[in-house]
Amino acid sequence: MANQPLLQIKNLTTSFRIQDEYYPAVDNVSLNVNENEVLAIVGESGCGKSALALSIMRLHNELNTKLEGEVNFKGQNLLSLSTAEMNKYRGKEMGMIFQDPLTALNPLMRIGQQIEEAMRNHLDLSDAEMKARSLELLKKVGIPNPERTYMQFPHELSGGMRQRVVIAIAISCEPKFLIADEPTTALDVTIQAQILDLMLELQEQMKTGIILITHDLGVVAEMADRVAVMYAGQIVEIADVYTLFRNPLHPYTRSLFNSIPSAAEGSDRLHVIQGIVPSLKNLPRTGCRFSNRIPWIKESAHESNPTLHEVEKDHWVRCTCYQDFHFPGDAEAEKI
Ligand SMILES: Nc1ncnc2c1ncn2[C@@H]1O[C@H](COP(=O)(O)OP(=O)(O)OP(=O)(O)O)[C@@H](O)[C@H]1O
Repeated sequence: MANQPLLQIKNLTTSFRIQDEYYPAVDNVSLNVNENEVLAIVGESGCGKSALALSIMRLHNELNTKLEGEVNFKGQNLLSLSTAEMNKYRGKEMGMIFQDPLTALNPLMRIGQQIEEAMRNHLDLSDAEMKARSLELLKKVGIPNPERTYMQFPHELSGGMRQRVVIAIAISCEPKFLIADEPTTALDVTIQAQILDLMLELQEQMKTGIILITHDLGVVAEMADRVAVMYAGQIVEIADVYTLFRNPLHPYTRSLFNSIPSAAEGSDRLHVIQGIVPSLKNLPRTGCRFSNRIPWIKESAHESNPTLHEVEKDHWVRCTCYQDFHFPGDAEAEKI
């Protein structure tokens, strides 16, 4: 169907069982990802980014996780599929790149075997065809000597090379959709840039829709078309990347921007975000979840049941508190 998003998440809630109760780590999240689009999801550790990614791929332990809502991929709700049906999507139409290439790779298997394993499950190719394709993939992700790497074990490669292999596996069946969860966090800075360039290049060629999870706003600026900011299991702001960088509005988004050295809001002061993301059991479930981290903002600025407001075209912000927000000690703002 024309104009249908590639991935459409509707009211997704992911709850984990702790003792006998379920607590939502992803709370009523709705998002779309289009073909050929990179949607970045940003937020501090513990905001629910990985829980969201794993829910899309149905990779949680289903015994202590409850998934509600819909994850529609090409019109099919993945949450209603059996595990066997879901396995037809995972690795074929949908790929995933994790933060740590070492945990994603099997230490006991040669690289070539690992690439071929994904293809064997999903593609009908002869052994010779699979080998040829593996070598081609290794070349495509910038491995200098594909024949040699094909025979090597993960521990024989550098971190950057291992992540290239993980990317080769993820794209081996030409997925329409990829989730990359902190794909460069474990790598050296120079290697990070190479891996990001590689991902963009492949995305350009394959027109893949990508969800990129990161806490790094530099990575967002380089890679994303749109950005969703997540706090305490909810989307608090979403906009295209230019709009978000030009006009960040939610206090949490502004705090994230203002806590990095190059983006202090018109001043040379850095703001450290007070407090920490509450643990899952202690998440506030009513009112503005960020309010206790900005206690200098008056209570009446917050909505009692914050919803997303479209403040300009396709730019959504949760709660009305953004209208009254200022950083502490910002005398001019306090006078207003
Ligand atoms: N399997 C689980 N059982 C119970 N609680 C969990 C489970 N997985 C995650 N959580 C909790 O859910 C919340 C969200 O975690 P999640 O890993 O999604 O955050 P994140 O934003 O991806 O952080 P990070 O960047 O550190 O991965 C956290 O409070 C975390 O402790």
